[in-house]
Amino acid sequence: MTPPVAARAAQSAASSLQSRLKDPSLLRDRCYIDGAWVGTPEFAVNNPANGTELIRIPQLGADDATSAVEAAQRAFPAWAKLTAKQRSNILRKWFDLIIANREDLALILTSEQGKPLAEALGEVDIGAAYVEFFAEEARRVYGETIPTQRPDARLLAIRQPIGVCGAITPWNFPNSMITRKVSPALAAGCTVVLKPANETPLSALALAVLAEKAGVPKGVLNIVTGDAPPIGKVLCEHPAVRFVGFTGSTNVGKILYRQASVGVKKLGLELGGNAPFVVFDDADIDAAVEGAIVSKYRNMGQTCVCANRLYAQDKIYDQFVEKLSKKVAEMKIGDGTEAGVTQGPLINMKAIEKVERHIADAVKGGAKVVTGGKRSALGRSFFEPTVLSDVRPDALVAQEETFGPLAPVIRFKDEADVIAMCNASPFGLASYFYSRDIGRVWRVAEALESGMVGVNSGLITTEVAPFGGVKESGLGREGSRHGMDEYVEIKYVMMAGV
Ligand SMILES: NC(=O)C1=CN([C@@H]2O[C@H](COP(=O)(O)OP(=O)(O)OC[C@H]3O[C@@H](n4cnc5c(N)ncnc54)[C@H](OP(=O)(O)O)[C@@H]3O)[C@@H](O)[C@H]2O)C=CC1
Ligand SMILES: O=C(O)CCCC(=O)O
Repeated sequence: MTPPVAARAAQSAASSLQSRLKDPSLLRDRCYIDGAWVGTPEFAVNNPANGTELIRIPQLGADDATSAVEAAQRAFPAWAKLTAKQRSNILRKWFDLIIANREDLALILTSEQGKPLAEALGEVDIGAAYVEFFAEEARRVYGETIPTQRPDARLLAIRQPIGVCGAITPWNFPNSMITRKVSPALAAGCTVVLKPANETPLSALALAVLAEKAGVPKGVLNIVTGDAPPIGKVLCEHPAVRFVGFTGSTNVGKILYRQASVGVKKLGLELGGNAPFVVFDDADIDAAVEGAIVSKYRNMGQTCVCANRLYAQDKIYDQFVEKLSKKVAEMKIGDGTEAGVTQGPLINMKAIEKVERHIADAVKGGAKVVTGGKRSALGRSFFEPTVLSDVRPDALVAQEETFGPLAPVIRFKDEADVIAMCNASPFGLASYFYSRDIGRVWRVAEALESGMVGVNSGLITTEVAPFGGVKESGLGREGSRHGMDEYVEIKYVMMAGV
């Protein structure tokens, strides 16, 4: 039996969240290594909506990360040896348990991250969908036979689990970023050591409770919270780890890339974006406004694929800005657990400062604040959802990922002009555009330098499609059948003497 939440100073806050859960055992204050709940609660996890301490979690370091890797290494042979169907069944049970506990998981998520409860439920659902999808894919890790070039030999290629995998996940999607990495790994027969973001470890630990209940054997999934740089170094440099999957900032991605080069490790990197969102003058403007809202303001703009810079063509520029800002001005800001709230707090004050810096720079260059533009009267890290018009194409906000509820609208003349602006970025994660001209749709979709393109849609994330970027936005793909590729190695076998 795993230990309950320890008695300590933060107990009242912990019990207040616990008392609102149907299954209080989902709230954990220990790490999960080798099938045991370990560590001493130290580091505070706070609710960004009100600053209260939710719980404390262990602050582990390199030694514990090494123990977790060793546990994963020990668990690997038996897990890899299970049949695909056996692994698939366990993943399916994990999926069922996530769905059965979706309301608790969403409440934990909103409490530690801030997003509105409806969005948290949506994230739990897509998080579960990754598990369901890879439970199915587990049974389709097919190899191939290859027409031989020697009469006495037969050639084939098999796909085998790569081994122990490291996973480092961010705070903006504390549930789905975990399942998007862990479920293909487990489906392929790999074992995992996961380091969730320190701001939002509770969703990860709750998922581990359910994985344990689903029958994931000890050592197959390990969760280490604590000091990111030493833990990351172990995951990148320990010889037993063969793949590291990371979602987060480009800066940290580059550190991991360098570290992983020591042992020539395979790396999956899902890094920052700077998504353009283009509205052509033949577009359905109301649909474009809806798309801009969902793309820009979902998770308060803290989504790596969210629209970062909006381009509207001359003829419809004023109409688009007016309709967009009207909707944005109606948004309700508040604690994500309150009914009707669509904008929660940003993750921390550093995030607020970045939004303010981008607004100040744009305004200095001649931009106008159409709506929002300042901290909310609610205080803390609440910020008014903002629309800026007359933004210059070279403003800071068009160059850097804002990661906040700020839509800068830039004017453009024609297709060539806007494609050049969209592609003038070292990033290439997602792009969006609205047009009803079928020729233009093909031309622009093909010309945009990004891993994903949303045409007439501001929401493109789904478990069945490949998610990932080009240029400095990363390496590899997550989700879809391609998401399994990261976790398998192809082994070529020649059978001679036939
Ligand atoms: N692609 C995306 O989805 C995301 C992009 N970002 C971008 O990054 C900006 C900064 O956000 P921030 O939270 O600082 O993102 P980070 O990249 O710092 O954090 C993401 C994850 O990496 C961990 N981490 C941090 N430093 C290291 C390291 N040296 N070695 C290994 N792991 C490490 C963090 O742990 P810990 O929490 O313990 O520090 C967290 O788990 C955002 O404003 C946004 O632009 C951020 C998050 C997600
Ligand atoms: O930021 C991410 O990596 C996940 C995107 C999820 C979404 O599009 O809602």
